Amino acid sequence: MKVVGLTGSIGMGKSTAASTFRRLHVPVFDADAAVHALQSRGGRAVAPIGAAFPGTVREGKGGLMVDREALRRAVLGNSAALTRLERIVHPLVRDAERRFLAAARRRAERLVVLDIPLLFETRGEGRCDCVVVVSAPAAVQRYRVLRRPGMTPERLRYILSRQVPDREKRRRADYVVETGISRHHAQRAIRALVREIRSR
Ligand SMILES: CC(C)(COP(=O)(O)OP(=O)(O)OC[C@H]1O[C@@H](n2cnc3c(N)ncnc32)[C@H](O)[C@@H]1O)[C@@H](O)C(=O)NCCC(=O)NCCS
Ligand SMILES: Nc1ncnc2c1ncn2[C@@H]1O[C@H](COP(=O)(O)OP(=O)(O)OP(=O)(O)O)[C@@H](O)[C@H]1O
Repeated sequence: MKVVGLTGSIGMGKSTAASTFRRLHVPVFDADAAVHALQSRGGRAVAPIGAAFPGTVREGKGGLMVDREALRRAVLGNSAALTRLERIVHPLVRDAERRFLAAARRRAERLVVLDIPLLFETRGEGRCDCVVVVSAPAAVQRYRVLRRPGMTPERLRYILSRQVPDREKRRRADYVVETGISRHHAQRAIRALVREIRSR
């Protein structure tokens, strides 16, 4: 089974690229979705986050859940706190990824994608046969991200300071998918890539 890592900085188009892979019947592990599940009702990260960051867990429908807004306020801009949160969350995401890979192997999949925003930051590329980086010019990225409700230039600057820079990601990639041209262009590039990887 070939394991393709999919990564890219904030707003570069990972989720959009992941949908294209799914449409081509490639199973995708979504690390962001795994974080959401871990922080939702019954999730394994709820209790340790509540203990480490008082006031960030609340009663939801049918159980305790992380209040992401409160957690964001507690960690964004505070590097020691964000590192503490990563130490709680990342090993649990890794567990979920292992289960995803084991299930894919049992189904004898030939190709899967790991969509991981912090792939290089967490040295995840070692677990992948090749790495695809989605990338667009910085001005396009900035425009996309600042359109999101609640996003500010300061938040964006802080998040970027915690991510491997785009130019280094491009350098370390096996394939770069340009997402600043058009959706159609990116979809075509991914289709060609899947064909190439499957034929190897
Ligand atoms: C801090 C939290 C609560 C903020 O949640 P919120 O819904 O406001 O933002 P969201 O998760 O959509 O992230 C917004 C952007 O920040 C980036 N980002 C998130 N966490 C990190 C991080 N630890 N380091 C660098 N960038 C990050 C994401 O890639 C995304 O582009 C949340 O991001 C979180 O729990 N982060 C820790 C877990 C983590 O490292 N996730 C990233 C990939 S697995
Ligand atoms: N190839 C593309 N052409 C045009 N617009 C795109 C393309 N890919 C993504 N976009 C747009 O860019 C924005 C960000 O895309 P997306 O949500 O996929 O990024 P992301 O990398 O998953 O973001 P994050 O790191 O914040 O999770 C969205 O508004 C999306 O519609």
